Amino acid sequence: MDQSELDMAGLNLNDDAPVEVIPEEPAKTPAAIEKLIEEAKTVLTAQENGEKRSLSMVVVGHVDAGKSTMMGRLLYELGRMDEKKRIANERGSAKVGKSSFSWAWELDGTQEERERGITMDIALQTLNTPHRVITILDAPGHRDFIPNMISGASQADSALLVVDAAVGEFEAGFERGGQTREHLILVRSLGVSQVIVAVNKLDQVEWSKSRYDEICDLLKPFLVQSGFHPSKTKFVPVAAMEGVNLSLPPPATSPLHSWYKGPTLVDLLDALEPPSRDINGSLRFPISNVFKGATSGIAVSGRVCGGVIVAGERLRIVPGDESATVKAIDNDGDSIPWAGAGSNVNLTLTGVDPISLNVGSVLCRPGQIVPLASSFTAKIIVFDIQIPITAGTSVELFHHSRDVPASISRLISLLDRSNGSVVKNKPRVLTKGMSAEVEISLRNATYSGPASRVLPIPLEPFSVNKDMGRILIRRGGETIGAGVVLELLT
Ligand SMILES: Nc1nc2c(ncn2[C@@H]2O[C@H](COP(=O)(O)OP(=O)(O)OP(=O)(O)O)[C@@H](O)[C@H]2O)c(=O)[nH]1
Repeated sequence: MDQSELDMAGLNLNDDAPVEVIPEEPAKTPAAIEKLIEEAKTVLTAQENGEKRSLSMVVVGHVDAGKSTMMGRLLYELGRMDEKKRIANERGSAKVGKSSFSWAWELDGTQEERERGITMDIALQTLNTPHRVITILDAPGHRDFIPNMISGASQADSALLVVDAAVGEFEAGFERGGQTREHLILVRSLGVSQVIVAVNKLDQVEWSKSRYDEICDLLKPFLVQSGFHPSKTKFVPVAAMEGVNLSLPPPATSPLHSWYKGPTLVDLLDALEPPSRDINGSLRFPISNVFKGATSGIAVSGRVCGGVIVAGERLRIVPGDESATVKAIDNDGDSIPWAGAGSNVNLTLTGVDPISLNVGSVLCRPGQIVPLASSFTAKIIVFDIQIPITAGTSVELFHHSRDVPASISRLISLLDRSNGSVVKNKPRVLTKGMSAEVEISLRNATYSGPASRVLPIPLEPFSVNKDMGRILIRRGGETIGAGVVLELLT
C-alpha cells in the first residue's frame, strides 16, 4: 500500500478497500468496569478541588496572525519542546525556505502526524502552566477550514484569539469577511464564554501603546455584542516571534517594559476558569476523527462529553448496531486507564469493523444510548447574513464534527435576545442578528426520490447535555446561525 492508500484506509473513506475486522479483545467484566468508574470518579472529584485543573482551549484568529508561532514558542518556553527539537525545527523550516515559520513548524507538522501520514484537522498539544493543564486546539485560520475550526471550538472550554497588530493587518482580519469576527461569534455560539485576546506582532508597530489601546477599544464593544462578559475577556500585548511577554514579563530593555506592567500571557492562561465536568452523566464520546492506531487496530479521537470512559469496556457505536471494545485510552502520548468528561483523548478500538466508525458517531454505554433525531426544535441566533431565512431554507447542519443536509422547516417564534421571551409567533423571515425558535429537519443528501430515507443523527437537548446540544447552521459555505437543541421531535 502506498501512503495515499494508507491515508484513505486510515480515514475510512474508501469503501472499496478490503475490510479488516480487528479481532475482539476480551472485554473487562462489568464488576471490574464498575470498580474503575468509581475509582475514576473519586480521582476526578479530587482533581476538581485540587491544585492543578485541566481545561481545553481553541486558538483562533485571522490567517497569519501568528497562532502557530505563538503556540510553538509557548511549548518551548514551558518546557514541552527541548532545545534539540527547536534546532531541528529551525533547520527543517530553513531547508524549505520558511525560516520565519520555524516555531510554527512544531504545530503545523508534528512528528506524530508525519509518522501517521495523515494531517489532523486540529493539532493537539498540552501546555502546563503552574495551576493548569491546557489542551490546545490549534485551528487553521484559512476560510476554507472553518468546519475544522468548528470541530475545535465545539470541544473547547476557552479561546485564545490572536490578532496581528500591524497596520492594515488587524483591520483586514476585523472587517466584514475577516476571520477575527467570524471566529469570535462562532466560539461564543458554541458555548465558549472566556477569551484571551493576544495582540501580537507589536514589534511591527514599534511597540506602540496607542496602537495596542486602539485595537483593544475596537474589539471590546464587539466582544460584548457577541455575548462575552467583560469580566471574562482579557487582553495582553505580545510579540510571539521574539517571545516577548509570553511566559516572562518584558525585560527592562524591551520598549514594552516602559508602559506595560500587567500579566503575561501565561499568567492569564494560568487563571482560566476550568469548566465543571459532568462525570456523573451518561457516557458520550462523539468521534471527531478516525485513523489507523499507532501500534494496532483502529483509533478514534474526540472529547468525552459526559460520564467516564474506561479501557476494557465494550461500547455501542450510535447510530447503528455495532459495538467496539476500548483497548487503550491515550492522552497526549500517555496510556491511561480511564478518562472523564472534558478530556480530549484518542481511543484504540478492537472487535470492530472499521467501516462502522464514522466521524460524528457517538460511543455510548449499552443501556445509556444517545437518542437519534431527524427533526428537532432549536433556539438559534442568526449571524450577519445578506439573504434572510424563510421556512424551507436549505442549510447544512453542523453537530460536532458531522455535517448533514437539513432545512429550517418551521419558524416558530422570534425571541428577545436579552431575555429569551417570545416577541412574535410564526415570523415570516429571520434576518441578521435575530434570535428565534425554529424547527430543523434533516434532508436526504441525494435526490434519489422519496423512497430514500433520511438518516437520523445522535442529538440531545442542551438541557440534558450541553456538548451534545449545540448546533451550527451553514449555507453555501457561510455560517448563518448557531444555537442549542430544545426538543427532539422525530
Ligand atoms: N514580526 C513578527 N512576525 C511574526 C510574529 N509572530 C508570527 N510572525 C510571523 O507571521 C507569520 C505567520 O505566522 P503563523 O504562526 O504561521 O500564523 P498562523 O496564525 O498560525 O497562520 P495560519 O495557521 O496560516 O492561520 C510567520 O511568518 C511568522 O514568522 C511576531 O511577533 N512578530
